[in-house]
Amino acid sequence: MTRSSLTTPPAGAAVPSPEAGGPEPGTTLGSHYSRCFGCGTEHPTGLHLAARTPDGATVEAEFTVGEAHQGAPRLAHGGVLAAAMDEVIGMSVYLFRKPYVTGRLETDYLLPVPVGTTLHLRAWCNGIVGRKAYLEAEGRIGAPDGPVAVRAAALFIEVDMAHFAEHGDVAAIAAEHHDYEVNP
Ligand SMILES: CCCCC/C=C\C/C=C\C/C=C\C/C=C\CCCC(=O)SCCNC(=O)CCNC(=O)[C@H](O)C(C)(C)COP(=O)(O)OP(=O)(O)OC[C@H]1O[C@@H](n2cnc3c(N)ncnc32)[C@H](O)[C@@H]1OP(=O)(O)O
Repeated sequence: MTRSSLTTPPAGAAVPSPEAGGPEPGTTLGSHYSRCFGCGTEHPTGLHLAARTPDGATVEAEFTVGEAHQGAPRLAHGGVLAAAMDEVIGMSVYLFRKPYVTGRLETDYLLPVPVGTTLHLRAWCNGIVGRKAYLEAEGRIGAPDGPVAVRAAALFIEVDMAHFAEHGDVAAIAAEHHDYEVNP
């Protein structure tokens, strides 16, 4: 992965172990918002990622490139592939049970990805320092051990729920996140 210093964990950054009380290995991770472009089941042309954690620390998901995801004819749009990376990375940091947002996302495109391809996505954390989480993901063509088409490195920043309430739609959050107190 070609990456900048901004997405490289500083020396000594701790790689967190799976949270006590976090998802058990093998757990399917639900969508965080039904209309999310990445994981929302009600989004008509979204990526519809349905992720799981095989070990409580990393996340896996599949994304089948559709008609709605083209850039060049019959090839996936690079921004859509970046969105898939963003989503699976976001799910992997959510294993730590705190809200995070993308601060920076760096992407390497190694192979073209034709419409109809299933990309096998995997994301993991390389370290957390304060509010900063350093994460990585890859997308492989056709199989979990297929050729790598996309790699990404990201810096996610921890926020509080007020971030979403202040800048987004409080009612939509409350409707789908009964476990969060939006205005404590
Ligand atoms: C709809 C319902 C949602 C409910 C969600 C609820 C819970 C979450 C649940 C589930 C989530 C599960 C899955 C999610 C899956 C996918 C999610 C996709 C994620 C996204 O798609 S999310 C959208 C795009 N994302 C944004 O919309 C962010 C816009 N942005 C901001 O909101 C601010 O910008 C913020 C908050 C990032 C920082 O602002 P701030 O004021 O809090 O903090 P500050 O600026 O001090 O930064 C603190 C330290 O981070 C460093 N830092 C910051 N940004 C940096 C950068 N770009 N490069 C390098 N370093 C950076 C600083 O340099 C400083 O470093 P230092 O501490 O060393 O000085």
